[in-house]
Amino acid sequence: MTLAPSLKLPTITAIRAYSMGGAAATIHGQGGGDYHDQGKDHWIDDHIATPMSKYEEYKQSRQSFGINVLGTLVVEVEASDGTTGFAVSTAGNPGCFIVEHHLSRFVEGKRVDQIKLIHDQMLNSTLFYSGGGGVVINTISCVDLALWDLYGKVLHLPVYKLLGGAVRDTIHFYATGARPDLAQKMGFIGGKMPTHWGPADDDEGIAKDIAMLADMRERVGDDFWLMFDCWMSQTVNYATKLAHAAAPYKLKWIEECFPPNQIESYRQLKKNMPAGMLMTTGEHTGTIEGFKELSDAGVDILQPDVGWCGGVTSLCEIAAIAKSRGQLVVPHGSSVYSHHAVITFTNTPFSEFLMTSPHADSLRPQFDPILVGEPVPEGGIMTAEQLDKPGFGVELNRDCPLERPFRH
Ligand SMILES: C[C@H](O)[C@H](O)[C@@H](O)[C@@H](O)C(=O)O
Ligand SMILES: [Mg+2]
Repeated sequence: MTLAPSLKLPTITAIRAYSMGGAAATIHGQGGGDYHDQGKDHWIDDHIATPMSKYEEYKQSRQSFGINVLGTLVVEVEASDGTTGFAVSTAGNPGCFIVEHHLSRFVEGKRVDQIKLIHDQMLNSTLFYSGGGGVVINTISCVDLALWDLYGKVLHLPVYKLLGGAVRDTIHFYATGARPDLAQKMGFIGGKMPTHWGPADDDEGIAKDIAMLADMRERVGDDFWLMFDCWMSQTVNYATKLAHAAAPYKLKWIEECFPPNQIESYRQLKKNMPAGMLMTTGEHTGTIEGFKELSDAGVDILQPDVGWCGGVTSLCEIAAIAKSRGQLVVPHGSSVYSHHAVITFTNTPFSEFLMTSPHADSLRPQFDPILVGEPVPEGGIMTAEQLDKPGFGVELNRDCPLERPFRH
């Protein structure tokens, strides 16, 4: 049976890569796809514990050691019928180079529906230098997201309908930020706080983060979820002690205690930690093989970032790994790019909203200002209806200081 003429799909005629912020830019602190690239006096850069915290000079600010060095990558793809799609992620100028001088050959000339073929060619052709994660996978993810956006805009359908449709009418959110008490008032189901101390501070550090947890528990009462985000900063011994000290304050989960490849540390912490407390991680893991290893280690909630794990195409595969073991997949905050996926997953009962307002006291869209029409949860909830626009339902803010450093 041949396709009806109306279903003769266009081909991709061009792919372009832009950057904003990052070390190579003249304008910084704009936010955008690299949401750590914020201005001064922002909770997201205030003495948060990291693997660099053992160095006094890098303890106060993550920007001081370069968390925002890459900047935003914007990938734009254009079809032969004139439709364009785009997406953003964290990869900046390095990502622009990879798109323009390497990945473009797998994209231009293909039909807009050949997303999985392009995805496989991008993953396999970069294996010799990707190391299975980091800026290369972030870049591949951004191309994959742009392709799904284009496909939806060509068919005039939201991405979640291309993925098989919603399994629930709403998405409930927890909030990540310095003020879970304010998040509670905004209607969120929980608040995830960054830890501020680590192994270099030993028991004194544990006492300080537990004091923060105890104060917040006092403010929010017993039923509101409270979680720690440890951003790869700990050792098994420190994480074990912190988890047990946090149990009396009903810490719901302890997140990303170790670097992504320390699978054995996650396996050991799972054995050591208090029964009932959840162990979560995944935002810095870039391959489905890596997520299978974390799943094997007993991680309760896998937390891929759809802009850093291979895009929607990989996120769906990761969700299946978790589902096969009765585990949850709750993507790291990535705005519309994860909303459209999670509303189609039966093992994603809630999702993350990352507060990018400087004092975590107002609802600023996560990738502000680069996405026009980026929705935020209302009362801690987002409806499928809010997603009912073609593609991911957002447009590129061309007033942002975008640069195109390379051309193929
Ligand atoms: C708040 C955390 O330190 C990170 O900045 C955040 O991006 C990530 O870990 C998260 O889970 O939201
Ligand atoms: Mg995290």
